[in-house]
Amino acid sequence: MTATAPAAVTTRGLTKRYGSHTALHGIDLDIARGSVFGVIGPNGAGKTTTMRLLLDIIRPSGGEVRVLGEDPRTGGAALRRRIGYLPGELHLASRVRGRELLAHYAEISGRVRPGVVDALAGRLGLDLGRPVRSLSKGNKQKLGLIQAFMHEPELLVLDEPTSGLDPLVQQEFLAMLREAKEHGQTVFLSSHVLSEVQQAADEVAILRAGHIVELATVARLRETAVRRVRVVVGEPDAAALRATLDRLPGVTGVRDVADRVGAAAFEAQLDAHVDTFVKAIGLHEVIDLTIQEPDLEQSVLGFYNEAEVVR
Ligand SMILES: Nc1ncnc2c1ncn2[C@@H]1O[C@H](COP(=O)(O)OP(=O)(O)OP(=O)(O)O)[C@@H](O)[C@H]1O
Repeated sequence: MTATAPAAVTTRGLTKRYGSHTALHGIDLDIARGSVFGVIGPNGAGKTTTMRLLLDIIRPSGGEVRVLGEDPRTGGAALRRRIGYLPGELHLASRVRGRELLAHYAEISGRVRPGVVDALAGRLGLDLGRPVRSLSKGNKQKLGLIQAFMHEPELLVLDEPTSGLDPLVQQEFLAMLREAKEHGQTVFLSSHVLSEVQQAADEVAILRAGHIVELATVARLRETAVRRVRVVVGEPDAAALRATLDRLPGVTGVRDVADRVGAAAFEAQLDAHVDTFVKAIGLHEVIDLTIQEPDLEQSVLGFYNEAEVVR
């Protein structure tokens, strides 16, 4: 036995081709045990493909995968029981009631502690007595989440878990993620938008067209993200401030906005260079300064829109 447990998920050069189309171009991932790892990306980026490869629902065209130290191709039912999986598309057309369906899943996933299903249903606000085919999209999603969480697996693989959930239920789900992490479980989740993952994830991979275009901690994304700034100076200092803003690195879109009589205000976008900005602004007679919370969503859209990755 080694002193440290293996990473929850490791991939090296993971590649998936569908005919002539390459959905994943050799991605490398390391997801530490006990962490929450988010993968975000636009439609068709390869998020679902990555997750299905981890679950051995599909097989790689190349590269290596280890899940909880095992090869998913040979891990079989024993490995599967250590994982909770929420698929991106749930097909729940059955006449059976939620409780019966979960009992059926429990035969596959292994032991579920008494009370856990009811506790999860209570938290998410799901009536387990209704036939699953009569449930709304959001309520089906809750059922999917319960089946992923109920056996308290070592690894949770959640494909767009908040899809269809209202904001209150999303908050409850985020609390469930925090608790999972506190209990040492590992979470790998996907989303289209960062706002969902930034509250919960330690690390985020941005996937686009089968390539990881950015891999960073949420803290690091925040540091490099675009912020809106607003500076107000006395009228006599306006031209000098404008000249400073125009030459500062990381400052773009400077515009003159109306302010009270005798003062001039400028708004701009600032990326990363906060220290340089504050020091340069400090040379002027500043009446007011606002630096907004960074807009991570906008930064991520920048990654989505970057020129095609060439390999
Ligand atoms: N069974 C398949 N046969 C052929 N191509 C496929 C298949 N499954 C996925 N693809 C293609 O692989 C690429 C990645 O798809 P994938 O479903 O992994 O993306 P995604 O990031 O999960 O997207 P979304 O956000 O829309 O769910 C897409 O171009 C998709 O069309």
